[in-house]
Amino acid sequence: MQIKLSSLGKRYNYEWIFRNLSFEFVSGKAYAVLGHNGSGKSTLLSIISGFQLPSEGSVSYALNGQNIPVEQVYRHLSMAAPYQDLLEEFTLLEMIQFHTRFKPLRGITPEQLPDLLQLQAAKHKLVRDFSSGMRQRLKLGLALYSDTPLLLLDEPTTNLDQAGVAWYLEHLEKNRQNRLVIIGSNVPHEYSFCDEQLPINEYHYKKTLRS
Ligand SMILES: Nc1ncnc2c1ncn2[C@@H]1O[C@H](COP(=O)(O)OP(=O)(O)OP(=O)(O)O)[C@@H](O)[C@H]1O
Repeated sequence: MQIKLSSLGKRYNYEWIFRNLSFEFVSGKAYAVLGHNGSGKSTLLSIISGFQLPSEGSVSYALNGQNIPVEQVYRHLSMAAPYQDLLEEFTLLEMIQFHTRFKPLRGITPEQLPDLLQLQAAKHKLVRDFSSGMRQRLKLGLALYSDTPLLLLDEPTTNLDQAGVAWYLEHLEKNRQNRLVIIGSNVPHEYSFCDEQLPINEYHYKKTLRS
């Protein structure tokens, strides 16, 4: 998967969040989108996922040399983010089975995932009764173990304790080969292994110069 941002800009009402952002992401590498709270990391990830449209500029996608229209990008990505909802009325196993109807897993069966999440004791527990750390492991596990070429992780260690952070780093390492990984973060332990950094703040300055 290759993603090219060309003179990308996003504004909400009259406020430019970032502007004139050109960057290229390539498969096999991990990238950290960095910036303080409210700097636009989630907004950029959301635009890359095709969920939001940019206000100016464009995003183009290619997979194995073929262009992919933005409306089709959701088929090729998995994402974990704090604002993402889970299906509260499902048990863990039901949630995994439902997810895998749309996104198959990478070399494991749905029944094996609870063990990898270290949530084997919660297989039949309703998701609504999960702790915040359990919810985060579930979101991350579904994203990491989905068979997709693009992995988008926004604040991946939110709500995780020290063991959870170690779990995230181990399972990301196991699942990043031949994928494009983009992480929105301002916490070094969740992005320090990344190959490249994209500091979104730099694109605020250009906004100020132009406005
Ligand atoms: N739907 C929206 N309407 C108006 N403004 C928005 C909307 N979504 C985000 N914003 C604004 O865009 C800016 C960037 O928000 P965003 O959530 O992308 O930042 P972030 O870098 O991910 O922050 P954090 O680290 O706190 O998660 C903020 O000023 C926010 O208030």
